[in-house]
Amino acid sequence: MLVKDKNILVMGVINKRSIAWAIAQALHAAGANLMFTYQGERMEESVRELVNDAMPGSLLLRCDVTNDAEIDAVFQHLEEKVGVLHGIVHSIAFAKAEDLNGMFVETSRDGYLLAQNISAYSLVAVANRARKIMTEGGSIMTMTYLGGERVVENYNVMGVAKAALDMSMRYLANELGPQNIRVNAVSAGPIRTLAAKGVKDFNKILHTIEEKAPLRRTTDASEVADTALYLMSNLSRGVTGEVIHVDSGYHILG
Ligand SMILES: CCCCCCc1ccc(Oc2ccc(Oc3cccc(O)n3)cc2)c(O)c1
Repeated sequence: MLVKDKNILVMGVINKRSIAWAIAQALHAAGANLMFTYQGERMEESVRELVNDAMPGSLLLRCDVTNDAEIDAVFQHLEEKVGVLHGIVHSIAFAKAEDLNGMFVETSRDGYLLAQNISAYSLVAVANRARKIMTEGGSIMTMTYLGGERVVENYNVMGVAKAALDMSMRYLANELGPQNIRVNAVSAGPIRTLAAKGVKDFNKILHTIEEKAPLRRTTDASEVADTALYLMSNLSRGVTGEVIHVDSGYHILG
């Protein structure tokens, strides 16, 4: 039981295809005590159904990560309910559909800022509250993608947001390390999620990966979940400020 009795907050479950859901299932099987946040009313029913069925009794809290008061409320609630937090899985990102295809140069100011706000700043905002109740040390992980390290056609404004997320992760790792809080990222190969539907020509890159990736196959959410379990467990106690690629090795290709 790699994470037995660890209190871990999972942010970003939308449906059974969510990467956050695959991670939650792995953490639950390994003994974690899970709490969940969901974005807003629209998601509440589907997330509640999923969670209550597989992990009855788990705490479910609403959190729009662009709203500081809602983030404050989540962590006040957690402090009252569990007192101490041992881990956070951050699997939240958004960019406007029109900014996920076509010309990056035409990105609007508000589209650029929205992607940064939700996909990158939210990690900083969450870490700032979490550090106050991670009194026994802890592990924070976020989800990133290759398009934040180099140009991936159509990923556009989300790539710029992921670059900011990756660097934010490193600065957070540096500042929270003395408190024994580790901060890392998992860079997953493309996975068919609801979010992936928003990226133009998503299917094209899947074929390229099957032909070119060292393992000659695409990434499964369960592989990402196992790496998340490693990051949430003591096995990764010496690892912080790291991006772990779970992408069949695709990122090593020029
Ligand atoms: C051309 C790149 C193909 C591989 C993209 C892999 C990937 C798939 C999904 C990812 O997550 C999101 C999350 C939100 C997002 O914004 C969206 C999603 C759906 C609709 C919409 O209006 N925005 C776009 C991608 C992500 O960061 C990376």
